[in-house]
Amino acid sequence: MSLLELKQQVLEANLDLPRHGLVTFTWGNVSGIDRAAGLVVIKPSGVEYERMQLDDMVVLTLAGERVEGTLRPSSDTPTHLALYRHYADIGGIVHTHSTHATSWAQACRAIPALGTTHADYFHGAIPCTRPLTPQEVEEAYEAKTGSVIIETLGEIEPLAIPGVLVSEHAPFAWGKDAHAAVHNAVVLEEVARMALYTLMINASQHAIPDHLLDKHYSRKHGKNAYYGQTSQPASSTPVSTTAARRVA
Ligand SMILES: O=C(CO)[C@@H](O)[C@H](O)COP(=O)(O)O
Repeated sequence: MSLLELKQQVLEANLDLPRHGLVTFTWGNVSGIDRAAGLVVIKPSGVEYERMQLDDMVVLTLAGERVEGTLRPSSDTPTHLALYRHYADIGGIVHTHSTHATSWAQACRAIPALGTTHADYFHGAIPCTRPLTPQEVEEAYEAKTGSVIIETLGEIEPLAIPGVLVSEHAPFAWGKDAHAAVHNAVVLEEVARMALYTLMINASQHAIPDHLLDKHYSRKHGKNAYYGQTSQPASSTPVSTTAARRVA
């Protein structure tokens, strides 16, 4: 993909945020990365989506040096860069303040896998980070937000749990590219809403058993994933729940 194509993809992904009802005003941002070129494209800070143009996209190195663009990059850029530097499989990142996922983040509660909708995309609970210390907030809030996400996820396969709740703040989601990251952000908000309603109906509802979690996750993401395939897979290889469970 050329840099121009990446800028177009990131612009479109940012414009999808209001289309999917994930943002109020400018409360969100999407970035993408060209790993071969070592370049990250991210939306400009504080620009209304309806005014956003291709030339507004800001191009940076993984170290955060500006390569292209005159506007200030998103205020959450250091968080995006920290995740790209640590996880080689992440190709796109989304941050929003979508209502239900943000409510779980403000309550500092992980979202349990209460059903198969969740299991189709997240191979376990969606974790919530610990609160940042006053010193972390003071010194380098956005960069430390990246560090605490990495601390929470550890060395799991990040695309197996493509999202996290930053406590006292809001969600981040990611994927193999910017569009996949937006898709996962939409699902994160949807399962956050479903989980809230589920626990309002039955406060003692528990997470689904591992065999159901593995079955549903593997149908979409296992070695022989079924969805979108032209022929019946020979067999679906269950994906171990061990790593995914560790972040709960
Ligand atoms: O988390 C926040 C503010 O708390 C940010 O997500 C802003 O709401 C969006 O900032 P920009 O990307 O426009 O700088």
